[in-house]
Order: sequence, then C-alpha cells, then structure tokens
Amino acid sequence: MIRQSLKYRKTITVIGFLCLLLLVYLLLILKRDINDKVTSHQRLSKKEERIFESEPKREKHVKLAKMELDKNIHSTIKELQDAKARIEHLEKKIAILEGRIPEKYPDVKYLGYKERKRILVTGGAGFVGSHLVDVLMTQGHEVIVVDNFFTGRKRNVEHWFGHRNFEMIHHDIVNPLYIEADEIYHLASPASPPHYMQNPVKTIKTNTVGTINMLGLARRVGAKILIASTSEVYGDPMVHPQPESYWGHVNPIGPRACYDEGKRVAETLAYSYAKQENVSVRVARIFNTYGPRMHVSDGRVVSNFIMQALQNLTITVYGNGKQTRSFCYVSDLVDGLLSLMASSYTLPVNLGNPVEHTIEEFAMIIKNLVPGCRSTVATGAAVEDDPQRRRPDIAVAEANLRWSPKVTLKDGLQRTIDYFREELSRTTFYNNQTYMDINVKPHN
Ligand SMILES: O=c1ccn([C@@H]2O[C@H](COP(=O)(O)OP(=O)(O)O[C@H]3OC[C@@H](O)[C@H](O)[C@H]3O)[C@@H](O)[C@H]2O)c(=O)[nH]1
Repeated sequence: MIRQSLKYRKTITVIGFLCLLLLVYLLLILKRDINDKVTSHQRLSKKEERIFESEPKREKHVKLAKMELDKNIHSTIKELQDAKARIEHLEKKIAILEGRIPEKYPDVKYLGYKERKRILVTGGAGFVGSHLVDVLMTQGHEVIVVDNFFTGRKRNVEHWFGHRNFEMIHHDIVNPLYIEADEIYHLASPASPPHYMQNPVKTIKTNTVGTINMLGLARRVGAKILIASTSEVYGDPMVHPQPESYWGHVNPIGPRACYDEGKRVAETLAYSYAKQENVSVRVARIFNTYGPRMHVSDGRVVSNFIMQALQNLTITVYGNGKQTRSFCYVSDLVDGLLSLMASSYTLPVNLGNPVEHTIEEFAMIIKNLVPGCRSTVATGAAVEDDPQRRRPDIAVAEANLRWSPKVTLKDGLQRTIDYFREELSRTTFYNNQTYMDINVKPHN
C-alpha cells in the first residue's frame, strides 16, 4: 500500500515537471509572437532601425523629426513648382488677351461729369451703329453698345475694347434690358433686304417688341430716344421726291412688309410713348446709306456691285435697272443723327442724299471707279415689290437741323471701294467662298 502510494507520488511529480516545461515553452512562443506584431506595426526603415540600434534615444527622435521635416519640405517644394507652372500658364493667357486690347485708342476728348452722357446704341456693332459709336466716343461720352451680332460684328468696334468709356453688351433687345442711360440711339434691326427677308418674323419682333423694350427703358430712366426708321416706310412711292408728310404706299403682306411695316409700327410706338408716357422721341427716316464696314456679304446694291467690280465678276442689276436710288455716305448720315438727337424737333426727319441715279447708271459709275475693271453689266429678274423711285426731300432737315450731306458720291464710293479692296486682300475670303455663298444664320 505504502509502496503503491510512493509510486503514484513519483508519477505525479514527473507529470508536474513535464507540465512546467510545457508552460515555459508556450510562454516563449507567445513572447516571440508579440515581438513580431510590434515590429510589423512600427515598421521602421532599415536606416531607422540602424539609428535605433546605434544612437541614444533622444538623438534618435531628433533624427526622425528631421527626416519627417525633409519629407514635408520636399512636398511643399513640389506644390510651389506646380503653382509656378500654373501661374506661368495664366500669364501667357493674359498676354494673349492683352494683345487683343488696342495699345493706343483713337483720341478722345475729356468731358466733365456735367457734360458727359451715358449713351446707349442698340445695333452699335453694325455698319451705321459703329460709325456713330466712333463719333460719340471721340466726343468723350460713355458709350454702351448693345448688339446680338445677327448682322453686327465685334470687329467694327474692337478698337474701343478695354477703353474706360466703352462697354459692350451681347444682348438681343427682343428681351428687356435694365440699364441707365441719358440718350438711346435705337438702330438695332437687319437693314439689308436679303437679310431682313430671310427671317421676317425676327425682323418684325426686333422692330416691334424690341422697340417697345427700348421705349420702355427710355420711359423708366427718363432718356431721350432716337428711333432709326427708314425710307422704306414710303414703300413704292406715288410722290417724288418723298417729303415726311407723305404717308407712303406699302404692301402690308409683301416680302418687304416685315421691315416696312415693322418700321411703321416702330414710328407709331414712338409717338404713342411720347403722347401717353411723355417720352422724348426723335425719328430719323434713313435713306440708302453706304460706306466702309458694310459687310462683304451685306447683299445691298453698293457692296454687291463693288465686290463684283473688284473681282471682275458680272455686275448683276435686278430688273431693267431703271429704278432709282439716292445714296448717302455714312459720315453724313451720322452727322444727321447727332444733329437730330441734339435738336428740339420731334417729328420724323428724312436723312439721305438727294442726288438720284438709276441702278443702271450706278453700276457704270462703280465699274468706272475701279481701275482695269473687266466686269460686264447684266440685267436680270426684278425683285418683288422693289420701289421704283426713291429720293429724299430734305427740306425739313435743312431747316430744322441745319443739316445737308457733304460727301460727293464719287468721294464716298472711292473710300468704300478702298475698304472693300482691303477686305479682299486681308483674307482668302472665307476659304474661297464668294460672298454669294455666305448665308447669315437666322435667329428667332
Ligand atoms: O445686286 C443687286 C442688289 C440690289 N439691286 C437693286 O438696287 C436697288 C437698291 O437695293 P438695296 O438692296 O441696296 O436697297 P433698297 O433700296 O432696296 O432697300 C434699302 O432701302 C433703304 C434702307 O433703309 C434699307 O437699308 C434698305 O432696305 C434695288 O432696286 C435693288 O433691286 C441690284 O440691282 N443688284
């Protein structure tokens, strides 16, 4: 019994010893695992480990901080380099834009704040509008051009871009406009028959809704407004020459009606606003006008004949050529518009040159003014409702504005021919299209 209990005690001791050994072994494995995890969490570069191994603790921290700082400096330098590249890119863009701003503007008079006016010109980037803008600017006024660029061009006014007295607004006056102005010259409308006939609805909207918007603006801000009307309100006239008192002969449903009747309504609107709302209105009935800045594809007789003569193409007379017109040079017209705005005369005024020619004669005048021109003059189909005779009676303008045209047809045509010659030489002409091929896109 005693011997058996001694045997059990020995066995238990051996088992206990073995268990202890196993425990120590397990503890060693556990410790190694923990060490592995710590090193994988705080994975240090070899260089850093070496520092840890070789340097005292404080120095190790300092070196690590330095390395962190180096990394930050490096990324900051990179950001600065990126910013510098972006600035250089923007500077290049600014230089390109500045290159488009004229270095020198035409001379402009200085006006004190009492004399200086804020003048709105609708259609100010167009043929007549841009010449008017030039004069108003040189007089020292603040000029705001509003244009939808249907037929107007930025090129016509780009020599004023950036000038402190000049502002350009891309806007269609069929929509209301809210700005301040002392005077409004309302010229916006297509004026060339092929252009205004191309989109008759737009032509009527511009001359009716657009005119209401401009008269409404004049009423709100107390501005004086000049409406650009036309000799076309006389239609195919039964009275010759045409005085302002003649009521006209217009086909209200013909192809020209959108313009003729549109302008007649514009006049009616002007005098309705004058009577009912006390708006100060001026109405200019503008006869055929010509000069530099007419578009090569304008489609009116002056630009067509000159372009044809300069290129030795056939000069195309519509109909038998016996219809007559009287042509006024653009600078004379602009003088007339300025005089009318400044005057106290409020009824419609004819502005045009009373020297009358048949279209056939006119074709020969232009052909003879272009040296070496080999064009032939050909007659063709007549245009529907084409007025047969037109010449302004300018007695009202002479008496009330002390205005009459100064530039002779020969001088004016010579300047215009020089302009179109320059236009032809400065471009291959829209990649070899002729002006007949260029269509103006309609807007509604
Ligand atoms: O190539 C052409 C162009 C026109 N013509 C004729 O030349 C005459 C004048 O025609 P335009 O197109 O220049 O101008 P219109 O006189 O018909 O209309 C103009 O009138 C006055 C202004 O208010 C307007 O700008 C415009 O409508 C017309 O008899 C026309 O049929 C040609 O014989 N050949």
